[in-house]
Amino acid sequence: MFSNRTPWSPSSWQSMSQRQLPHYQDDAALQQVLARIQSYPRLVAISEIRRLTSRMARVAHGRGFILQGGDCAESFSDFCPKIIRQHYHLLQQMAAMIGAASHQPVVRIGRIAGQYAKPRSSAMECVAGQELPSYRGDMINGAEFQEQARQTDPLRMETAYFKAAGSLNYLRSLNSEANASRAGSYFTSHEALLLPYEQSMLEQDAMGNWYCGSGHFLWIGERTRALDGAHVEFLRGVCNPIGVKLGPTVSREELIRLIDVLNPFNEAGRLTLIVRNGAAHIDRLPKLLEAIQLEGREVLWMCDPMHGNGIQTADGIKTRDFASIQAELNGFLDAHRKIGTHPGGVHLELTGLNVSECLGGPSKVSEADLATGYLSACDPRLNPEQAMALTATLVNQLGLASERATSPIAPKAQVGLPAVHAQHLDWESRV
Ligand SMILES: O=C[C@H](O)[C@H](O)COP(=O)(O)O
Ligand SMILES: C=C(OP(=O)(O)O)C(=O)O
Repeated sequence: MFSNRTPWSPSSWQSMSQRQLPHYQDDAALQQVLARIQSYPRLVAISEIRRLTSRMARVAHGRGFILQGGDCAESFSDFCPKIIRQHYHLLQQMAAMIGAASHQPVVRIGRIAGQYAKPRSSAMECVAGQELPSYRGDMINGAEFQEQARQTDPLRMETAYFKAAGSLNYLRSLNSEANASRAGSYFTSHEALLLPYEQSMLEQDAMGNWYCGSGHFLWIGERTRALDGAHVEFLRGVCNPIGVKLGPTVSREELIRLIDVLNPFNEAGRLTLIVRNGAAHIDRLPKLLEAIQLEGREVLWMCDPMHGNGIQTADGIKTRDFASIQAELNGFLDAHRKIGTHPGGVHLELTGLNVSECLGGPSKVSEADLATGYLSACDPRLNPEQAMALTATLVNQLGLASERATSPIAPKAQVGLPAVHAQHLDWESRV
């Protein structure tokens, strides 16, 4: 079960095969920025990271649920109180509903305060005959389709650091306000894609263990989870709870090797497997669940029903159909029911803004609506109404809904905590 790799070091990823990492023209400028970031305070504390690991361990053992969500690509221009507050309140409402229905703790993890780097399918983007490098997230280059904006700029990493710090500060204040009525803990996460930045955020505890202080929970994407790759190498050495995205092509053998490397001591809470098969391939999940259960591996299973369900309209707009998202979530829950394993959480791209980026849902967002309410810099997000409707599906499907929690809370009425909150909070006060 144990991995027999060569010793890990903060820079050992640099000699592994590198995918999705940008090239910087001016290495001296890059090194200066990284040195400055390395000298700054870490964004999250080791004690907070450890607390999240222990909560995730409980969830892995069937006690609780993880609600992870936020933007596809967090943008520098969305760094404002209203957008952060609406994100926070949406997750709070969803968690309250799940917690009330399940009588289980719900751990909230925002895809925020660091979700600034994106893997892309293609290195170049072509618009009206002009080809430019693809947008890779605000900490790497700019979203505008202009030559200058699409150049990589290391200074963007420092901007990302400060915007993440400001977002975290505001999230902490929102959470401490909410905790006056006992909302529990809130954690942050992002894809650990831009490894030079992540390396500069490392910190050691008194026993010499390494933690990555850029966020509480970090994950490896579907495009960068190669066993011989730099991203797997980097994250295997940090003690944060980590996730790995799994698309429909992952084999049982490949997954077991990944678990060997990422969770060699078989610790609960350490590793989350985030399944993103797409509705059409979710039927492959039961075999995988069975195999990992038979092997006795301590993992937390989470469903990302977004990333395997991308489609494009005839006009080339990236979208997702709410019905496919719902179908994949249902398939995920069915698979766990069949095998007897615990469906530990959901991972969603969503926003507290009233966008129209995903099709369908209660308001039946149409292709024509995409032209008027599409703000995402990368992939389409659920709006609050769609997010709450999906939460209702989840609650009903878990078969845990109490009568008072079976219908979604209307998004407009979400400002205060719903009455159902008390049960959820009760657990948080005990941890
Ligand atoms: O969020 C996930 C990926 O970064 C995104 O789906 C990539 O999109 P692309 O296929 O348009 O590059
Ligand atoms: C890129 C992402 O997902 P995936 O790696 O599953 O495609 C993401 O969650 O932003």
